[in-house]
Amino acid sequence: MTVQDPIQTEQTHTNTASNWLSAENRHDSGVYSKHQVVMVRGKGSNVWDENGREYIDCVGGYGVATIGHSHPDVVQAIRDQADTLLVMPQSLPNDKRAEFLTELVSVLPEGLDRVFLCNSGTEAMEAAKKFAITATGRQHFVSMKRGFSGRSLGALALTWEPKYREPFGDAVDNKNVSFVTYGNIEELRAAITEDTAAVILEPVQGEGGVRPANAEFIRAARQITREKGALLIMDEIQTGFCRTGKMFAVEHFCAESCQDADGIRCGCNVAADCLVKPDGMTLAKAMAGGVPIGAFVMTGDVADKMPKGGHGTTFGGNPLSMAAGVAAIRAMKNEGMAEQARVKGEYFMEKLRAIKSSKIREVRGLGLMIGVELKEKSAPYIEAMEHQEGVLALQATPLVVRFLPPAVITTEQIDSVVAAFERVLNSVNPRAERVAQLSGAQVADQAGEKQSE
Ligand SMILES: Cc1ncc(COP(=O)(O)O)c(C=O)c1O
Repeated sequence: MTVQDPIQTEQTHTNTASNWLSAENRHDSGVYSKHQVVMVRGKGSNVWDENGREYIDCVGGYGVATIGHSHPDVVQAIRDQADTLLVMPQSLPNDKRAEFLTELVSVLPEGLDRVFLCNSGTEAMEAAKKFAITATGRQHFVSMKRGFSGRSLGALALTWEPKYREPFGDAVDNKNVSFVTYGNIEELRAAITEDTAAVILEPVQGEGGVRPANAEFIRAARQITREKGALLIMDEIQTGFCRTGKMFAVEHFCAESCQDADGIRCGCNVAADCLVKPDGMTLAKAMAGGVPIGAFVMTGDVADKMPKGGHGTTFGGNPLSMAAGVAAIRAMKNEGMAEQARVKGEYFMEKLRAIKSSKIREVRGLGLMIGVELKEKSAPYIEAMEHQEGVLALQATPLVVRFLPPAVITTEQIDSVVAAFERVLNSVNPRAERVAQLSGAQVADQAGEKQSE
């Protein structure tokens, strides 16, 4: 069967829809629960499916599309770079890479001026582990309950959710990992030993249900790691690059005295005095405006202990990602994306809190990283928002609806999203709909299944 390109054909909307979908489903590895749509285009905060239906995108590529889909500067930079040079490994210096590194370091907290470039968040975590081991000569890590660090075997060992680890048995070697309750300073203190290479934590837990840390916990983590000779590594893969209303979320927990006059980033010039400044940060997602990229950024002390050839990657630092990254970071700065995320995030959460529904347990978040915890499973409401309202949102734990819209989302779009969410909360009754779809015998089976849960 020939799969036609719907953009090229006249009869786009009806004839080819199932072709694309069935081709993807037929050949996919099967690890994803696929939505029943085919997305073909994006601009700013909107995406469109092959039938021309418009969606407000609060999935945002799992938090990648912070500066909006197909930002014109990023598109232009990619075009120009594609014409010039696509591939250049890191053993051969490259002008775009140098430009990107300079741009990146200009927005990082002081002292984090050494960068290992790679292609994803998971790779950044793998690099963080290896650099922490060589920097300290230790192999024990402290990670957080409900924390998420990625899915390769090394990163998975730091990821808490058992269902991600269990299918792989002892191949996920986390005998050197202690998980502590996020926010519990005493547990943290007890877990960090003379063998601890690093404490890894997200300033706002994303996959774990959108849970912002409190400043005391982050400051205690900094203080205890310093006392015990361990590193503090912030996982800013989801929170970084303006998502939470600052360039990096860790800056929220910095003392007033450590901030620049504009409050945008940690401007502390005396490394030892900063209350939260980490020894390293893992970065990815939004850093290059939509193309694959990852980085572990660190101090010189950490970088210098890694032997030559101790780590590496073919595509890391490739000129295409570098060009996109330069354009993306400049757009973040020039268009005040952090401030946009802060202001719009507050507006969004205020509107969500005004929804009258007994199904909502809590609205929480930081900037445009927002979670609404329901008293029941969130999936039916997320599905209904997509199908009935043209709004894309994602799950974070079974109970939480997560919104990660681009920072360029408008207040009108936020109003539309909140109104859509309120409508589905009021109209969708997952249990009644499930029961209605079942035959009498199935209902009896389901009732049995329910009781045994
Ligand atoms: C906090 C955090 N760490 C690590 C990862 C893994 O990143 P990637 O999916 O780019 O490999 C993610 C992805 O969602 C994340 O949110």
